[in-house]
Amino acid sequence: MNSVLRIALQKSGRLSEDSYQLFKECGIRFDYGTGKLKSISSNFPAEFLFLRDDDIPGYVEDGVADLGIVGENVAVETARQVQTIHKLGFSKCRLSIAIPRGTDWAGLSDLEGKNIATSYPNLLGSYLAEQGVQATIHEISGSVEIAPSIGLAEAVCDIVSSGSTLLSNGLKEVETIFRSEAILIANPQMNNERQALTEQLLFRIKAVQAAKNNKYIVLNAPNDAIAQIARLLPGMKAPTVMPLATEGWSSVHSVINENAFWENIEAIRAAGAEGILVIPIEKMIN
Ligand SMILES: Nc1ncnc2c1ncn2[C@@H]1O[C@H](COP(=O)(O)OP(=O)(O)OP(=O)(O)O)[C@@H](O)[C@H]1O
Ligand SMILES: O=P(O)(O)OC[C@H]1O[C@H](OP(=O)(O)OP(=O)(O)O)[C@H](O)[C@@H]1O
Ligand SMILES: [Mg+2]
Repeated sequence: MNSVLRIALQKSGRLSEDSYQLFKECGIRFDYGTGKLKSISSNFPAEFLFLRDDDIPGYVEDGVADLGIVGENVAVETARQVQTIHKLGFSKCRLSIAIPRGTDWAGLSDLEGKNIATSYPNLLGSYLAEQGVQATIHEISGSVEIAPSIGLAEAVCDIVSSGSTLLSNGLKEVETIFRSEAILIANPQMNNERQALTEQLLFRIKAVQAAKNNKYIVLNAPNDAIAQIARLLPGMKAPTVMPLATEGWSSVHSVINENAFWENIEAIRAAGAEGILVIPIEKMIN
């Protein structure tokens, strides 16, 4: 096999650090941040291209890159023929309509006949059409939140995460039109070799994600509580139960989903568990 996967990542921005970190956790090494716009991995058949995020869906559609990481918002806005193959769980944000804080808001019909500034004319246009609202969309490529204060528009439609950019520009969020996170997109016409490499990469990504969502749990319990605790901690197949040096006690080892841990911990303690340790997992393969 001598194919090399070409993977497009955002050069520098809200997706970059988490994208680089993901490949690091997948054990795929490459240099970045040196001003180079291309980098070959030293231990996986992949070449990385560092690009503006808006350009990534187009490169993936054209097959210049086989895979790319972008926000769902950009993938939908650019409407390119690419396949979403995995959600990555980072760069979570929403696309929202916001208006000056002092303005009353009775609902979307308040936007009728108004001007809305956005970098997402397609997403906003479809949303307004669905909702039956007629407004004028002004496309601008950045610093959208400034638009109302310079008289360019009465409202904006832009990315919101903490809400601090809206706050510092005197705006309030009134309607969320789209929720987004980083996704892995692929060229749908990849050859078999590249598809096989993509499968290998996905296998690693899923192992890293599963490890993040789960914890290794170790506890001590009296033997007569083991059956009940095992029901609360089924693990990947079944918990490991080992005798302690103290007569009548065992150590229980299992894997638990992070959310289930907080839901079940009181019941686990009430069943008699003591000395509970919760340990991060580095990789998890089912
Ligand atoms: N504040 C935020 N919190 C979380 N995710 C965000 C935030 N802002 C943007 N994103 C997500 O990250 C993506 C990239 O955002 P960024 O602001 O880096 O884009 P950009 O300025 O267009 O970058 P580029 O220079 O590559 O064109 C967005 O499309 C969105 O999916
Ligand atoms: O709700 P918040 O947490 O304030 O985040 C929202 C802001 O983050 C993004 O911009 P970014 O800071 O990435 O700068 P950019 O406009 O240069 O892309 C986005 O365009 C918003 O302006
Ligand atoms: Mg961009």
